[in-house]
Amino acid sequence: MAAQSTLRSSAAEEAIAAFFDKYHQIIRTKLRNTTRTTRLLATLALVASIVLAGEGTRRRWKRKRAEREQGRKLLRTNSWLHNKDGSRTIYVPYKDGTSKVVISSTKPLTFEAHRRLFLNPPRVSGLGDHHVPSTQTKPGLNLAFLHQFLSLMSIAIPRWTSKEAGLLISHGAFLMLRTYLSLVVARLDGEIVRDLVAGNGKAFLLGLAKWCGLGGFASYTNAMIKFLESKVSIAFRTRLTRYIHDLYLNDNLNYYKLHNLDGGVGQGADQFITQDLTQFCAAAANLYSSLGKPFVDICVFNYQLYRSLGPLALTGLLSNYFLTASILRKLSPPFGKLKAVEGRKEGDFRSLHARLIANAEEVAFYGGAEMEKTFLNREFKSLKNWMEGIYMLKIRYNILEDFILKYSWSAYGYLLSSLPVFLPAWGGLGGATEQAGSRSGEKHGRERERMKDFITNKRLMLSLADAGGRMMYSIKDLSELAGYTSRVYTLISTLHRAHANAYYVRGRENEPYSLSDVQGTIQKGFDGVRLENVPIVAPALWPQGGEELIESLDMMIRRGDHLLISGPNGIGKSAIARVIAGLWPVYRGLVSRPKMNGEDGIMFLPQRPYLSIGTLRDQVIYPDGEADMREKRKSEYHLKLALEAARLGYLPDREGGWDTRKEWKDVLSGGEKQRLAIARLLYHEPQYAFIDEGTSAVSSDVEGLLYETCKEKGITLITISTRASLKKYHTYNLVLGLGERGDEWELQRIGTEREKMAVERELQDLRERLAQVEQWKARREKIEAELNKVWVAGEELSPPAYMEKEDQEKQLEEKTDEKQNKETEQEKEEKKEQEREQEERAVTEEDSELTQDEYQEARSVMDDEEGEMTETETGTPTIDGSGVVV
Ligand SMILES: Nc1ncnc2c1ncn2[C@@H]1O[C@H](COP(=O)(O)OP(=O)(O)OP(=O)(O)O)[C@@H](O)[C@H]1O
Repeated sequence: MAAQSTLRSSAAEEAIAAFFDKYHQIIRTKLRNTTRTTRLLATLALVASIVLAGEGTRRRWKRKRAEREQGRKLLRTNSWLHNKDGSRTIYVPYKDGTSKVVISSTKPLTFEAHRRLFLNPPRVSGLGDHHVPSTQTKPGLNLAFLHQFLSLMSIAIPRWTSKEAGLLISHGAFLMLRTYLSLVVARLDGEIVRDLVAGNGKAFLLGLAKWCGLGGFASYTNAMIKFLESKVSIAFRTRLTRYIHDLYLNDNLNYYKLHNLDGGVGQGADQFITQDLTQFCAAAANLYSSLGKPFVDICVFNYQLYRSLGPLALTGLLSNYFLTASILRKLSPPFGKLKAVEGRKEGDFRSLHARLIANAEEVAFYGGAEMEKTFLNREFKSLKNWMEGIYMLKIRYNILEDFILKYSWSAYGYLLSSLPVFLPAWGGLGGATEQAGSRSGEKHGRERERMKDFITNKRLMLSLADAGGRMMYSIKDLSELAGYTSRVYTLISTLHRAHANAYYVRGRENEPYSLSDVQGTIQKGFDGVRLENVPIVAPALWPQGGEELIESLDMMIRRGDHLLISGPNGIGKSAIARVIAGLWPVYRGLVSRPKMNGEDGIMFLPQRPYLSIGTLRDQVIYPDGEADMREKRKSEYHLKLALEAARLGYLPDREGGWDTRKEWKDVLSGGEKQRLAIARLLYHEPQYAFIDEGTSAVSSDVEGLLYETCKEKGITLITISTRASLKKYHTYNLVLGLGERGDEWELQRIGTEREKMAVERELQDLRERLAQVEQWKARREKIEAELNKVWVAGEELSPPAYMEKEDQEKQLEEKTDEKQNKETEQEKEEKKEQEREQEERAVTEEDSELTQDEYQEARSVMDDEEGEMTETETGTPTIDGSGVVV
């Protein structure tokens, strides 16, 4: 009986009651001993605090109302406010008002502080020195996992005063409350059974009422635990996602470098940022309840069992835990590694689908569905095989786990519960009761006691087994978490490495032109574009060395000098733009360029026109947003002007206004996309612009207009193109691919003496060919005249009689027409002759000053004429149309 009552009253409850009583007494005695003045002062203080609190609340409410009003106004016009510290304030609609949200970006100092954790992990963690774990690193329950997990947690919970810490503490409090409630429920359960057995109806009904009340509270606690767990998970995810985005998308172009230069995260960061991060956060938030709660349960229930079953049982219980844990750990498959590989395979499969969506039109033109299906099926098969392998491993593990946790533990529980019966000296309070019972010799009473004790102990054992089971199951969860942790840690480490350019590895030789061999300098803030002894190198993925395209390049473009970069395909024209834009490293030498990108700086129009998601307005102002546009005091009128200048003025009407949202890359034609890019350029009006094959799909008449407009706007153009016709819009020409090996280059000034001579030589050649064309023309007329006659046996045939009549009528008509037209035609002929003579005179006079433009035109006229003549001149003369062949 004593043992049962001991079990029923929990130690925690007693402690709480004692605590409450003690402080209740202290307060009562203190109040009784106070003087009148003290009481008066206390009352005054209370009144003052109430008044002050009320005033504070009123002010807060007023401020909130003003904020809401401001928010409403800003929401209508511009809801973006940039604060001094770089954070952004946005007002989002909330119920019937607005809610102010401040989004602060991660400070550079925070990145620097974290770099140590991600790039210099402690040696003991086994992650190596200056080494980012590759995707192949085996994740498992080891010190490396501990280091990685704690590093990520330092981002997810930045301060103990942060929201995440608050959520974790509340979550913990609710978990404790649930353990306490389990004990109260156990006690109440016992009381109800006791009252039922004793036939005490009133107490039984009261017990049931208590049971229902407690049930309601316990359900609320359980719901709160789940809610808080989800809140913790989403809070972790928000922190980590923002951190990763700040590191991924910044001026250092890490989003480009990660895939094109570093390669540390394999095919793409998307899978890491979306899926792996979500799973990591869910697993980390769940770990707290799946590991923390059973741990507390085990401690409390073990204590209870120790009291009722004695020290031997406790030793048995503890050794059972360690034994089970070590067996399961030894025999469990490497879930962490399996999960990490599964994540990678999922990512590969997903990226193939994303690729197909992005290139649907191209694939459809080629009819490449079958091929794409083969790729997709192959990738899916690999993923499926891997997952099937995991499921097979899980079967064996689940059998083992179930047998150990459910059946062997129950058997062990029976064994431990029998301790007070068979070994009363070792059986704790139960054993003591047993001994007392055997001394008194009351057999029936002892059996009843044994049954009651057994039932109570069994109940505790069950709870304990449940808690222990959950602990053991969480070993599996833990190793899966190790997999996700390793992937997220790899991503952040790689981002830190790219961000800090931390490619130098001590004790390792630098491969020439690898990322650890970058010795060049970029000077930003130069009014022009200058390259001094800069090798153009196509980089390879770290740690390999890149391939040299141009040994050393020197050039300088000042404001107003327009440069055309020409040369054969694949020689490195776009590569120059990549080096200047900072996408590719400057391995040696000096690159000087304007500081800003866009307005008042330099702008790059890439070879493949890019269209963002969003409205038509967003397409013209990209990379600005609407808020930036308003900030720059620009309106749709300016956008319309830009579009009109790019010969796209019809777009807003055709597409249904500036706010139309479409998949623009599919809606616009190739030439329209390029013209839209030019409209963007005209909208931003930078000082310098790199146009990489930006007008290759635009008709040549519009192309000229676009170039002239850009120049009129004061934009210094650096054009990358294979079209020689663009020469006339530029001052310099950088010709690549010269020399025998094609690795030489020359910077020529367009319109110099040398170039003039070359043009004159070609012009002379053309003149000679023009003379030939005149001869051919005369000959062609002769042939045609001959062919209009039909010859039989050497004599010309007279036409038949009916034709003669017709001919006579026709001749009569023609004669009258001729008479009328003769005079006007003669006049025209004379006029034409005069004009021709004038032109020829002008050509001879201006020969030496002939521009590239005229030269091109003359050349194309020649080519046309020549084409026509060659057709007629070669082979037997054939008159098309009439079908008469001689
Ligand atoms: N991201 C990259 N990583 C490594 N090498 C690259 C990369 N992009 C291009 N290259 C290589 O660099 C070389 C030069 O490429 P680039 O794009 O500069 O050629 P280009 O002269 O502009 O040719 P085109 O006239 O066809 O546009 C090519 O051989 C190409 O294969």
